[in-house]
Amino acid sequence: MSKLRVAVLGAGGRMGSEAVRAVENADDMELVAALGSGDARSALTDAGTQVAVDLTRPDAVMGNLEYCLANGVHAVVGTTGWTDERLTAVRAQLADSPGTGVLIAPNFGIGAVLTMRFAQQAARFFESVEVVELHHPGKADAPSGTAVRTAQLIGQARESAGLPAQPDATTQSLEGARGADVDGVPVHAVRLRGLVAHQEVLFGDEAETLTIRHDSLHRSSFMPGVLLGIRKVPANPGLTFGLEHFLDLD
Ligand SMILES: NC(=O)C1=CN([C@@H]2O[C@H](COP(=O)(O)OP(=O)(O)OC[C@H]3O[C@@H](n4cnc5c(N)ncnc54)[C@H](O)[C@@H]3O)[C@@H](O)[C@H]2O)C=CC1
Ligand SMILES: O=C(O)C1=N[C@H](C(=O)O)C[C@H](O)C1
Repeated sequence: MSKLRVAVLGAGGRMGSEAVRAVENADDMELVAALGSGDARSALTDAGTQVAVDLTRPDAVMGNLEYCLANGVHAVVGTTGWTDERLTAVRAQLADSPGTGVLIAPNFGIGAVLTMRFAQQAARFFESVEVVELHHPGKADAPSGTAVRTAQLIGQARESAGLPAQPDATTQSLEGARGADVDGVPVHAVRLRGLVAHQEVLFGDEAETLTIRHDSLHRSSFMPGVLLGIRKVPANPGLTFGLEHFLDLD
């Protein structure tokens, strides 16, 4: 069987270098290109790339995706910075490139995907909820894409259940003290040397609390998800948002 021809964008970065190693070690894949910030995107097509993995930066990912979709290259995207406007733009580009697949995964960690799912399930049972994400201090964006997605899923579940805004008597505070408001859910971002990627979802109700915590202790934790995405995306044209869609969770 012929091997999947895979390229990594952001290959010199923290995640990209780990992805290069994972693809090189996968029996069913061949690493055909490894691009850094100064490299021409034409290297992707020159190398006959079938699937490009984007692990760059929020300010670079849209241009990379545009190039991939214009050339029928499937994409697996871990880069953060996804707004509704950006997703709409990707869908519009995909409409002109039928047959091409894009997976955007806020988090490739299986435990992180399960954390989001469990939080979504728990949301309707608790009056209060807060999300705390904790990362290494080299991270460019705050809050994390995973925390934003988690809060959105919780917000949707609360709304579907008809829950009111959560109780909070704060009338006076320093700016930022109550975190960022994502769909009614406070999200707090910690940056600490020594950490990789961690998240806690705190739920509270009368006389009980529930904490769901996930820890990525090394970036190798993301690689089974990256490889799964590479294998699945060619057979899934259009936009898939979230690795859970490739995990048969239901
Ligand atoms: N979805 C997931 O599971 C995960 C996602 N991430 C996200 O992945 C992204 C990268 O994270 P890190 O590796 O920690 O960042 P990093 O800063 O270590 O690496 C980014 C790399 O991309 C390169 N780059 C910038 N523009 C480029 C371009 N146009 N073409 C090719 N390369 C380019 C930079 O030179 C750098 O080497 C971030 O958005 C981060 O939040 C990180 C970990 C897990
Ligand atoms: O930058 C990181 O490190 C991570 N970024 C992703 C995010 O913003 O959610 C995924 C994971 O948290 C690691």
